[in-house]
Amino acid sequence: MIAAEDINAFYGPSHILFDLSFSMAATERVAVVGRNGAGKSTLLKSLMNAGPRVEGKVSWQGRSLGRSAAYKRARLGLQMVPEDRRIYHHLTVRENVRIAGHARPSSAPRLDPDAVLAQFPMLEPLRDRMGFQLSGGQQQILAIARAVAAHPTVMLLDEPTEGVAPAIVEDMVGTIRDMCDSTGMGLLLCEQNLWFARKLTDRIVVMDTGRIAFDGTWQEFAARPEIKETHLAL
Ligand SMILES: Nc1ncnc2c1ncn2[C@@H]1O[C@H](COP(=O)(O)OP(=O)(O)OP(=O)(O)O)[C@@H](O)[C@H]1O
Repeated sequence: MIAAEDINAFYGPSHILFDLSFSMAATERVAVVGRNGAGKSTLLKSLMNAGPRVEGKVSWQGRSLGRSAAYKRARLGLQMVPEDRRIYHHLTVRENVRIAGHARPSSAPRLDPDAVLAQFPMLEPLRDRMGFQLSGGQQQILAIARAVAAHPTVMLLDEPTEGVAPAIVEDMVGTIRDMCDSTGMGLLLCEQNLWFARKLTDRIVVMDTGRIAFDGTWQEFAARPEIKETHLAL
């Protein structure tokens, strides 16, 4: 289980998350939705200690993470794929995946990069292509494949559909779902695309101005149309 208890997050003097509590089981699939600037990415980054200053307790598998650095959290099984898709542009697809394996927990076996790539039909034929030669959607999938190579227990995925063509977004649903099914990993997905989020998760957390406005199943969300009207309508 990953849990944040009453956390407050700040960028310099800007207070972004307010007394926020959130938890999910390591096998759950949860979507975090909300308008631009609601604090979705800041929640993910706060769980990873990857940017904002965080006050309050974040714990993983029942143990406080204290102020541990993001790379140490990755070695414990938490892998974030940030919005800006960090890949190595001057390495091939295969090399990108191979290098990412170094971030895996010490107890996890090294995964063969080709076996990782076999889970991503869109990338497999591109394994010898350089990062900079990929489209935005292909780069996004490569960023996800790199996270898989690090053997996560939970993947924190930040807006994977942003700037990606609709046909590729549809392909991504199957790819990410198969990946979660085959590895058993949990998924915490920040997303503006409700259709995509609904396809991949069982639970929805709605954020508004740094707070959680709703947390429940998609059925519960559908039964409360005012939540969407108040917190998600533009
Ligand atoms: N590095 C930063 N320094 C200062 N303020 C920041 C920084 N990153 C984000 N913010 C601010 O924090 C608030 C929450 O941003 P965040 O990126 O968490 O929102 P979001 O819900 O993920 O939005 P989006 O869907 O647009 O990515 C916004 O007001 C944003 O301007």
